[in-house]
Amino acid sequence: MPSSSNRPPLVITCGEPAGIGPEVVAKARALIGDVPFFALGNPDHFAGHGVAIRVIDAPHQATLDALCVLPHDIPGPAVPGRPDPRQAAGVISAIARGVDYARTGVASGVVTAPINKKALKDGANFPHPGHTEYLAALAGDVDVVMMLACSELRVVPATIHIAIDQVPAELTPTALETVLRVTHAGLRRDFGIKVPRIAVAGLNPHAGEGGTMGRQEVDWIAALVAKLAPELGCFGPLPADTMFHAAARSNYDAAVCMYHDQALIPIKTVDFAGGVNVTLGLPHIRTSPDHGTAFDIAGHGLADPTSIVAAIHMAWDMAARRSRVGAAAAT
Ligand SMILES: NC(=O)C1=CN([C@@H]2O[C@H](COP(=O)(O)OP(=O)(O)OC[C@H]3O[C@@H](n4cnc5c(N)ncnc54)[C@H](O)[C@@H]3O)[C@@H](O)[C@H]2O)C=CC1
Ligand SMILES: NCC(=O)COP(=O)(O)O
Repeated sequence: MPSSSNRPPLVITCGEPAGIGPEVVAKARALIGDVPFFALGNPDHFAGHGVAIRVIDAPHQATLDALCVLPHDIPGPAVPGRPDPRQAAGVISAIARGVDYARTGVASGVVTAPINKKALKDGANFPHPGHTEYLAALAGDVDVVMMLACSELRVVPATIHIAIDQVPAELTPTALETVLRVTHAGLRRDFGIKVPRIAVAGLNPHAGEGGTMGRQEVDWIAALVAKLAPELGCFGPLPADTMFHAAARSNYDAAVCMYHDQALIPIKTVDFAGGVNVTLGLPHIRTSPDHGTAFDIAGHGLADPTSIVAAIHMAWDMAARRSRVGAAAAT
């Protein structure tokens, strides 16, 4: 069955074959009736989940009634929980190929199934700590932001995949200003929020408690947030421990946090199943489920596809929004 939409399909990169990525991609096809997409990978890796697989030769052949897979060279079987180093290069190049489709308009956006960072480093010396940094490099070292979003909360870690003892050094006024600007632009462009409200977390307990528990807040974070407030709608720094309960969440559209776990713990607690990871600042759309490769359950048929289903819907909605705005601008 062809899609009724004029927009090109989404491309889904296979991620780590030994993880739950191929399983949730296949399950997503069975659950999503209205969004055209195709997977890039080894067709054999997607089999066994009760979903018909159709091997296609070109992206435009993607249909809704089967999981369409455009073959990508990732040799050997997928052995659950046991990444094969020979597959790492193909997993990486599939991401670059998917991005190329999205950038050239062959695909409406790219949805990435989870990679195992260590497997890619071990197998192909992957130099990036995650998709986000790799996608920024593929786009020409643009400034990107990792956002995780669910219906109740959006969070942005200002520093991403770095050790906790590196956070204070990486968290500079320039870096935080860039994160706030990219977040503000992304909320407007991709979430349709005309006047975003951005809460900024402190770095230290109690947002530093007036400099008695850390000085970054009094030395520069408060001044930077105040300076940017009229333009970006930001406020803070707020004590991180009290900014994520339901009443507090109603005051903002996104929370910019200072480090990975400060941002990701609340959202994965509020909605682990439905959270979506979206990269803001790229020239193309990219979303991903919020979970990883889950080697502990791979191959058992237990993987919940809710997050990748949400990621596919979010990418498709963003593509629709961008094409509506583009069409309106052209008239
Ligand atoms: N976008 C990406 O490529 C991401 C990749 N990762 C990578 O995944 C690997 C494993 O990371 P972990 O921290 O163990 O997180 P994880 O999300 O893979 O697993 C954490 C726990 O949640 C469970 N779980 C995860 N997804 C599930 C699903 N869809 N249905 C049911 N249960 C699910 C797992 O079984 C496990 O017990 C790491 O290499 C990490 O870097 C992690 C997050 C995102
Ligand atoms: N914890 C989030 C995560 O690891 C996802 O990172 P990325 O691969 O999307 O950069």
